[in-house]
Amino acid sequence: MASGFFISFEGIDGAGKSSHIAPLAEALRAQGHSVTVTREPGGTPLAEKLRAMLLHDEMDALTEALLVFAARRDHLRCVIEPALARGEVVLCDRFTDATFAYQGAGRGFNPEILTMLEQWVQAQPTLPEGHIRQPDITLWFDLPPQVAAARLADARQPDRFEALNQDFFVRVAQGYASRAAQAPNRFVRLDAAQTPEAVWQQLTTALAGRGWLAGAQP
Ligand SMILES: Nc1ncnc2c1ncn2[C@@H]1O[C@H](COP(=O)(O)OP(=O)(O)OP(=O)(O)O)[C@@H](O)[C@H]1O
Ligand SMILES: Cc1cn([C@H]2C[C@H](O)[C@@H](COP(=O)(O)O)O2)c(=O)[nH]c1=O
Repeated sequence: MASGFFISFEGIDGAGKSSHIAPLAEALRAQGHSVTVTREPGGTPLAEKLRAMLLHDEMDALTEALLVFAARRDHLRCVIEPALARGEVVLCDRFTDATFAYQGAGRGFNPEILTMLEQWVQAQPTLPEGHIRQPDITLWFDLPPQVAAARLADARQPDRFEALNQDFFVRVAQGYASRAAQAPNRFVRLDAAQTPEAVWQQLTTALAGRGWLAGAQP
């Protein structure tokens, strides 16, 4: 069976993830790859409904965690695993690191329960025993929360998360840092405070260093 490549994009709200996904998809396609671009929570009709609830309806942290993992299960089953089986590159705007950062570090929800849900939801029979589906690379857009807040200030009507205060995003940023420390080979830290061109340069250099995207232009 063909084996594709799974890249996730992570960071606090406003860090610049979405701005780089379409250009990366274009650069990969120009180099002959088939690319699936998707997002979490979301990516399937069911998961998009769960996303709308998560972003707009009041709920506690356990309910948030159950919703994002339910959405993830459907997304993995219907979109991510089939695309990887076809040999495609999957670019996913957020994945499980966001759950550890937002529900775990941000909301203070028990990380052991998140780890248990991660093991259940990301189990995949085609993987070697003891392995679960994880991104091959996680591009972590690391940005101080006050810079992100300034970028988002006039951007749009905030959702439930974007409306939270800076202390919440300080904890979320720390949550990403500790996930990155636990998986240093998977995480690539990008200094997202630089200009968009400089962030793109960091991103393409990191991917080129792993055998992807030789000579991509911004
Ligand atoms: N390097 C950068 N420097 C300055 N502004 C930037 C940079 N990258 C993105 N922006 C701007 O910051 C805002 C947020 O960017 P973007 O939507 O890409 O972030 P995001 O991480 O996807 O946010 P969210 O998770 O909330 O969707 C946009 O207005 C974008 O144009
Ligand atoms: C995957 C995931 C996401 N969230 C939060 C993080 C963001 O505030 C929103 C998603 O919107 P965006 O367009 O990607 O910014 O959902 C979360 O709390 N937990 C998760 O697992």
